[in-house]
Amino acid sequence: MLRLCTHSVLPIALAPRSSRVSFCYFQAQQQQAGEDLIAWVRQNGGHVHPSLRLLVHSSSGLGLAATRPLLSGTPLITLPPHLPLSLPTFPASSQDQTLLQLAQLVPEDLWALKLGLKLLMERAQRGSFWWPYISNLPQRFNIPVFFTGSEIANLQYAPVIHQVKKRCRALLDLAKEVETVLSKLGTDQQPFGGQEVNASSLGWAMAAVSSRAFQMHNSSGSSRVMLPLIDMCNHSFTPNARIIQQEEKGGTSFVVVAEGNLQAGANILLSYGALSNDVLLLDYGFVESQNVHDFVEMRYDKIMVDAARVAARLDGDGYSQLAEWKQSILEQLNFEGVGVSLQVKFGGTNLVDGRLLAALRVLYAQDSDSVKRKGHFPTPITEDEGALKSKELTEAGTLVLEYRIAKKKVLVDCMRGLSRKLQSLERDKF
Ligand SMILES: C[S@@+](CC[C@H](N)C(=O)[O-])C[C@H]1O[C@@H](n2cnc3c(N)ncnc32)[C@H](O)[C@@H]1O
Repeated sequence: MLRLCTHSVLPIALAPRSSRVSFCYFQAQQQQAGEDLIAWVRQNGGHVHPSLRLLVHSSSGLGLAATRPLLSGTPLITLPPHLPLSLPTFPASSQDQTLLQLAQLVPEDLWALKLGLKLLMERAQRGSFWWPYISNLPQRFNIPVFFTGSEIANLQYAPVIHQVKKRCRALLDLAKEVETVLSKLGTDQQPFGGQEVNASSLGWAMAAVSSRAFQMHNSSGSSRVMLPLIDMCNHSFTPNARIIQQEEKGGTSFVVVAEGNLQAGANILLSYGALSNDVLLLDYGFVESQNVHDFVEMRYDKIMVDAARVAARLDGDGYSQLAEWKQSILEQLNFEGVGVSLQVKFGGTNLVDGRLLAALRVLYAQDSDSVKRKGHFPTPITEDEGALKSKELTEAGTLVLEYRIAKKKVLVDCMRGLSRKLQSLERDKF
């Protein structure tokens, strides 16, 4: 698989935040850079509560924390309308014009790159107003487009592997198109100061935006903006703060407000949304081990049916010797015959696809233990959990294992739920 080497991004920047290799050095360096960012927000008319500090966490990078107890409703950060970074609506210069022309080339799969191009443009400008913000962004992102071919294959989940490969291809294609456009422009029209923009720098910009941008809705529609400092808040499905948008004369301002009383030392956590682990992995580069919004999509087939039957501990007359009435019901459910639709979903709020549940009630059959061992995934959870303890793992390798363990846990939980449902339906028959 193609590898988008992040190091070639460097020439486009002055001194972006270091990678997280040497944690202590990084911590000290970041403390200072974080203070500079807070000072920049205050100098430019924003508010940062005096009890907020930027801290470095080993697992989630930089984050904001309260140094003293804070009451619910306390405004923690306020950004006036000129601090957020967004794509210009109207071109103010010939560089802006090129930027908007390039943004039109960005395909849907790479949505984050529209704003990413603006970020790259500011990153290439030495005197950029946003430099204190941009210099605090990570130099590299642990998202799958930067994984090696084997790391991508090790995700073991076909829909996400497909999406990663699609994004990689789209990035490479876009890089060529951008290069062609830039090669035809005069110096005064160059948005990136004449620097080379390749798949790697585009990948960096895409990751920076997909993992940090906020979706803003106002009277002129919806668009994405980058919110300096606010985007240092990490994610939780049980957040203790939220972002409020306020419309004012000069545009939209953003306020982060404490939701509930905060204790001293509390991390300030926002919810990034009800996101599956696929989105968290692809756009943010992390996964939640207990994610109620996660699901697994599978192709309905004999292995899967066996899996569900084993989980439900049901006996029956076997998939291979299907009675005529069963065949007919499976056709009505579109699992057999003309117009089949074989995709079924496990997880999410319904836990088990209703169509599948109906099919299994009809089918419950023969002996096999294939699911517990493997199902659609080539390795069992226990093996993945063992591999996760290895000291040799890279950052990407760790994320790959966390991802597939979480996916398999969704399946196990669903199989248990399915078992309970099927058994209670069987009991209700009598
Ligand atoms: C909006 S930024 C938050 C600030 C970020 N931690 C930093 O160092 O700049 C989002 C990124 O933070 C990290 N992150 C946020 N919440 C996390 C969580 N609950 N677990 C692990 N990583 C998390 C991920 O790398 C994600 O892409």
